[in-house]
Amino acid sequence: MLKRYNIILYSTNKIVNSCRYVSQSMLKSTVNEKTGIATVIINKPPVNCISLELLNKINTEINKLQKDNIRGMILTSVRSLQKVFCGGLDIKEFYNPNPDRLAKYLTNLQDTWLSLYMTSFPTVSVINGHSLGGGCLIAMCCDYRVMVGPDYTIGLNETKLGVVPPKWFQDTMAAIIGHRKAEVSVIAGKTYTTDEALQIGLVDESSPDIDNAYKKGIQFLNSFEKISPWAFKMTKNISRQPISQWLIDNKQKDLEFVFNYMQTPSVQKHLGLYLQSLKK
Ligand SMILES: CCCCCC/C=C\CC(=O)SCCNC(=O)CCNC(=O)[C@H](O)C(C)(C)COP(=O)(O)OP(=O)(O)OC[C@H]1O[C@@H](n2cnc3c(N)ncnc32)[C@H](O)[C@@H]1OP(=O)(O)O
Repeated sequence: MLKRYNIILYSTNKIVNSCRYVSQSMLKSTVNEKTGIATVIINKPPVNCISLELLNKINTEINKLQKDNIRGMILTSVRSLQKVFCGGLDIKEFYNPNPDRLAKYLTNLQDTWLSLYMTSFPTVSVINGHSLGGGCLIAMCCDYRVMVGPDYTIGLNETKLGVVPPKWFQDTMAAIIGHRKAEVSVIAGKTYTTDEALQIGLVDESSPDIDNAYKKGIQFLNSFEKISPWAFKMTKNISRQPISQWLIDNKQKDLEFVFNYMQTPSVQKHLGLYLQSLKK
């Protein structure tokens, strides 16, 4: 019988005393051989925003862990960033884009979402800082979220940039907090503090510090010790398949919609102003 492991997507640098260690720039991945738990740490200063290169690394690593039959995964962000889990998709990928690179970026984003959303092993995001736009999306892909607080924010804020969160972004949130709350949230580009996110169920637990948040993540993964990996995988698949199948069936249409609107003058103007406001 295959050994099964879990993943926590987490950002830190002193977590595991372990076995396999993959350190690529931008992404560190460690698998604790004793427990079979992987810790994946995003490490792209200053704010872990997701460029095409980082996107590729995340997708490659998840697919590798999938083949390794890990027991679970924690996804997090490097501690030295201190207050950011993930600043979202790299807006520079969308502003005055090279069309070939933009198409590649959008395709890779679809593929990475599918990989992370549909892992056959349990996943936890330890959200140790702000988590906005695409940062919120990757946290929401995990099976469980522990957010450090109280001063961080999380949410799908795309409309504030003048862009549209695709159906699968919105569906991912609706599956967690319900359709009505998700609709209100994405239309307004709303962001939530840790306490607010806990209250609406966008995160499952909060923690005043990272170590404690990580422990909670491990506890969640350990709760699957007596669950058959096959039963876990099949049940999760049934639960998430309707949302993922929509993207599989509509990949090209979804890509063309974003690819076209992203390059219109009015959207470009909005993005330019937003980037400018960040610099101030
Ligand atoms: C099929 C695909 C469909 C795509 C449709 C969806 C499109 C987009 C989804 C998104 O994810 S859009 C991005 C959403 N994220 C944000 O709005 C976060 C913006 N950033 C912040 O609010 C803050 O930076 C922060 C994360 C709270 C951190 O604040 P801090 O004070 O620590 O850092 P700053 O000084 O603000 O930033 C440092 C440096 O980083 C640049 N930067 C920040 N975020 C981004 C980003 N998302 N993309 C690119 N660059 C970013 C910021 O401009 C600063 O740059 P410099 O001034 O140092 O050059």
